[in-house]
Amino acid sequence: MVAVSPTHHSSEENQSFSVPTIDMSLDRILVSNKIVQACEEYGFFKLVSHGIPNRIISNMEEESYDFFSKPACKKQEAGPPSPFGYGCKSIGLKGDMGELEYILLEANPSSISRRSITMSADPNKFSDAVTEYVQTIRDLSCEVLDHMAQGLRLPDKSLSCLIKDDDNDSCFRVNHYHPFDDNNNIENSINCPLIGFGEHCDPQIITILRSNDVGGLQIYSKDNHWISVPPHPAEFCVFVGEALQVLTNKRFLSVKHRVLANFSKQSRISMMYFAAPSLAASLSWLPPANSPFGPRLYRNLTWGEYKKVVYSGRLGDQRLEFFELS
Ligand SMILES: O=C(O)CCC(=O)C(=O)O
Ligand SMILES: [Fe+2]
Repeated sequence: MVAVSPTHHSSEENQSFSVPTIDMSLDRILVSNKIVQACEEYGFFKLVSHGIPNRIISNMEEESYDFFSKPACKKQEAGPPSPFGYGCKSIGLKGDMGELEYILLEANPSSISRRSITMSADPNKFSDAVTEYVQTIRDLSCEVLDHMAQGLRLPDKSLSCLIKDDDNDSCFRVNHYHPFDDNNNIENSINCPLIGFGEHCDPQIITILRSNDVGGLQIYSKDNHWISVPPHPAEFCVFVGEALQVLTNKRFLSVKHRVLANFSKQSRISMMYFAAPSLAASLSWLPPANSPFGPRLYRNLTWGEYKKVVYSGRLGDQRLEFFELS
């Protein structure tokens, strides 16, 4: 069980705050500008009216439930995670623990198809549901990145082309948080909440998350508060990742987030698409057209170089500071 140390920051929650929400059906320029504003202020926003068919989401969710309801020994056939496959409690390679089980997959059709053999008694059905979901969310990620490029006055498609590369390193994760049995737990207190998934920033460019209607996700605000994100099965959450923080020279800030242990009566299922470029892609700052160049804040680095640092550390480590120029 992971408990959050109350010493680093206030764990007091700001209940009155509502998270930034972007209606994708509004005027294109308005949407782009609102997305940029949300990324500057929170590194996070919710997407509504996104046009993703419910069928694609519910097929993926159904396959996830089917997988997680199998007996433990059957699920273990898809593990241990290396880092891909089925994992239980051990979140990272360096001993990070959480109150959840998960599957982590490479987000390309041939790898999904190979992995499906250990995931389902009907591998084609599983593979089709995952592939359709992942491709749909990849397209949504590109649309979001195109809005960001437009709002930042960057060349058209200069961000989305990074994740469209054939060698892109994007991945897909499904987390399952069992209802947590409170009876034996003496650690639980208001100042030290129990954690399902420990605090961290996602290292990739952006993450697109969809969960069922069980809460637990929190984001950390600039004024040092944890903010609970209300769950909504028809909405998507978008997180700025650390690679995008570098690409925008810190204009967008990657958002710290965590998930509390699940004290509801129902399981929580969340599905994350982590949009990443190829390992060889440079994360150098893309300065906006017609704007005075400010000082560059990070040294040249590739996604592969950064990923190596991420994988060699722990979930909550501050990693970007090693690449800051003084
Ligand atoms: O399960 C969730 O809601 C979030 C998990 C998460 O932050 C992650 O997998 O990176
Ligand atoms: Fe995350």
